[in-house]
Amino acid sequence: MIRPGIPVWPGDTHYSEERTWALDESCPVNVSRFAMSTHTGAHTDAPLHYDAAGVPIADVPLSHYLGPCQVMDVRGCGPAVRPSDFADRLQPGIRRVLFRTYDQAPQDQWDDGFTAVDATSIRLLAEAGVILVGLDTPSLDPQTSKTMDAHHAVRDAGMMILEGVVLDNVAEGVYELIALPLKLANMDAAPVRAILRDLETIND
Ligand SMILES: Nc1ccccc1C(=O)C[C@H](N)C(=O)O
Ligand SMILES: [Zn+2]
Ligand SMILES: [Zn+2]
Repeated sequence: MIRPGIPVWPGDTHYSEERTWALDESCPVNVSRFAMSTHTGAHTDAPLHYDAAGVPIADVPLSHYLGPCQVMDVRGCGPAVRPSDFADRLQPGIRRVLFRTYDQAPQDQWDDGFTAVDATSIRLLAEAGVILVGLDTPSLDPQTSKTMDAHHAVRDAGMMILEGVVLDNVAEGVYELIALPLKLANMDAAPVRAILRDLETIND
């Protein structure tokens, strides 16, 4: 949940909120404003985040964020998800993949040692036809990365990214993903409300 105290990248803007108008005898409404980093909680990076010539989030295709999605449990995989951690389980034809790396994704403190995704894994996914890759940590690349290899592999393949998606109670399997970014002009990323629907209950 996005709330004061949600962890953010070291040095980045913490979430804050403020009431602009408050309900009382003379005011019929509550209205608020908030400030936060574009990379707070569950979010998606625009190519502009890591490429000066990349498109902003308002211009990314939405089809990537909607449709069948395989959740893979790779807990215990080490510092980065490698092909050997998941390749034999990848469902043929699947176009969206989310990796679960945490028992419980930290919601109160920043974790310097979060799990990243190796660029070789991104290339394997791209070759398999995957157009969206996501995970429950703050970044595809390690916190100390200066080269952003996984991000650039994503861009080279025309894929999209989800980061900070909480998967604590999600079992492995294929679901329908719905995780659309807000259409924010000029922005390098945007929050998403990420949900996974059980395929059997999709017509409810
Ligand atoms: N918020 C930041 C502030 C400064 C530097 C990086 C970030 C990031 O979030 C980068 C991260 N690698 C990301 O994939 O979104
Ligand atoms: Zn990000
Ligand atoms: Zn990122």
